[in-house]
Amino acid sequence: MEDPWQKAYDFAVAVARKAGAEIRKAGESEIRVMTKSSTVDLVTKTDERVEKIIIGSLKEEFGEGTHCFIGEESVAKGEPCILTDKPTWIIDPVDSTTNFVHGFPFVAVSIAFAVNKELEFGVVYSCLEDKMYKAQRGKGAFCDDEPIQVSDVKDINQSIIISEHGTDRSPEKVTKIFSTIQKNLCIPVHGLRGSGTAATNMCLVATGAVEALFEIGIHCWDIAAGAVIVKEAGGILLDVDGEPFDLMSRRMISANNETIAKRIIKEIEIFPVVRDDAPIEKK
Ligand SMILES: O=P([O-])([O-])O[C@@H]1[C@@H](O)[C@H](O)[C@@H](O)[C@H](O)[C@@H]1O
Ligand SMILES: [Mg+2]
Repeated sequence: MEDPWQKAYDFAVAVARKAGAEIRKAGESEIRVMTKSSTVDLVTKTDERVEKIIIGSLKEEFGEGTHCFIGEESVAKGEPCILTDKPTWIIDPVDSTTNFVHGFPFVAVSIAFAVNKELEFGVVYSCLEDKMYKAQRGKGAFCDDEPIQVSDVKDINQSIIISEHGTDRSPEKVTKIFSTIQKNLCIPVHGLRGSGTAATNMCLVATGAVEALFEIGIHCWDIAAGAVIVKEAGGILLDVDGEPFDLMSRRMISANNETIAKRIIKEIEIFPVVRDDAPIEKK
């Protein structure tokens, strides 16, 4: 049977490529940096422009009324961040903006699509490396059209794991983040890494370059596309307390298997974050 979302998927891949070209071009000129939730939560005109290009193209192709959109910069400007049963696009135009601003060579366009709250496909275009990661539910995961697979390591002592530091620099949270990192490092694991972008980090789990990634404080647009790619590459997603993964909770561990995930979870010091779909007055 033909996939009802095939056309949307192919279109998403093309739009991600076009958006990535815009980001590469914008990186050649001077970048004016603005801030959002904190002085280290950066945004640029490129984030806003690229999001407009992506959402504009999708609206033109699929109609405004039937499809919904959750985009990082639209939400920052007050648009709702609620996942309903309607076909919904979840977009991070520039992940990570910090890397983009500093010329650190990992910047991704992340586009996911959900229907009935289930993720149907995800596209992550790592535009400075020119790598296209993509996956449709039930059809495997690919990088530049080559199938990708998570690693088969089951022994945590043989693993590399990723954790990022987020953009909340309150001392209590930073203390918990570093305590978690220290405890995981001392398991011991072979190493800790991080590309600075959650979307790309998830693709590194999917290719087997690392065994796991965890972060508290990420947003749905950072991880929605990567979630499909990790799952389709044979990996798993969980909440950081071992409960089922919840896209809107801002807490996520993705790993090659449950043994690795559960071992890391034992060391995670959880701190509270406000859900992506919380009412605006709570944010
Ligand atoms: O804001 P942005 O640069 O698109 O996305 C970033 C993520 O990819 C990164 O993993 C996380 O640590 C940051 O807090 C931020 O959410
Ligand atoms: Mg992001």
